[in-house]
Amino acid sequence: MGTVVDAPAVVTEKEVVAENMLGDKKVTVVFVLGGPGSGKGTQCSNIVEHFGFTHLSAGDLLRAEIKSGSENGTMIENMIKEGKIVPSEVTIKLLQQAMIKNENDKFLIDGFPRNEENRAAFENVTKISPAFVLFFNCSEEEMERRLLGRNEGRVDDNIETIRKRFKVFVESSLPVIEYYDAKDKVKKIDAAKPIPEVFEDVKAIFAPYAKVIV
Ligand SMILES: Nc1ncnc2c1ncn2[C@@H]1O[C@H](COP(=O)(O)OP(=O)(O)OP(=O)(O)O)[C@@H](O)[C@H]1O
Ligand SMILES: Nc1ccn([C@@H]2O[C@H](COP(=O)(O)O)[C@@H](O)[C@H]2O)c(=O)n1
Repeated sequence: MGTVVDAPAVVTEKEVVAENMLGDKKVTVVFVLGGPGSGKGTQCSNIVEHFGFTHLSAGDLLRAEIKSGSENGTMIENMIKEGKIVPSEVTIKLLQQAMIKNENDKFLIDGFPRNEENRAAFENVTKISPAFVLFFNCSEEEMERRLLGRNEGRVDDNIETIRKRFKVFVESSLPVIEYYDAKDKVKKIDAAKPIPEVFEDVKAIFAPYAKVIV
């Protein structure tokens, strides 16, 4: 891939200004991307605690949809077991509903957009573009080790599905990161380091948001 800027690449004051509308609310959206097991969810929890964002994980929303007994549940479950990307209309509807329901105006959207279809459809439907994209970079070897040790009972944390998820990440998700990189919107983090060290780099990027929390 191209020349993604390494952390700590701080967010400028201009980037902090929310320019997207969601109904009558101005919102700031940060996409959080990275391979499966790169530590997106772990660091999103830290960002929520320190910088007042709301964390919306596309994967969690899809898993909740399965549990709710929705008509799409079986289709979503089969896609997740195969490591495939669920059609954008389903995921975008869940993300939109979650953002509208929430009073916050700052959202971390974790694990989305996962492919070009996700990206283009989200932009077309919501007219929202991200302030920036936080990209957790980690080797497959390390991500595999983490996923096999996660122990949360996920149907996709088995070696067969993990390998499929890695393939989808390289073939479909990395091009999305390259798309935003070409727009200078990617903040790349070395996610192979221990959790507290990764968060030090994340903090440097989010520092300007500390000033705008009221
Ligand atoms: N920097 C780190 N070093 C070691 N282990 C980590 C690190 N970050 C996260 N982990 C652990 O790795 C596992 C995967 O982390 P996490 O769920 O945050 O990844 P993710 O990118 O959100 O994964 P997925 O895309 O599959 O949901 C968890 O068990 C977590 O505790
Ligand atoms: N935009 C997305 C995000 C996720 N999925 C499906 O969910 C699985 C798990 O996602 P995590 O982010 O929790 O790892 C993923 O492998 C996909 O099957 C999706 O379809 N679209």
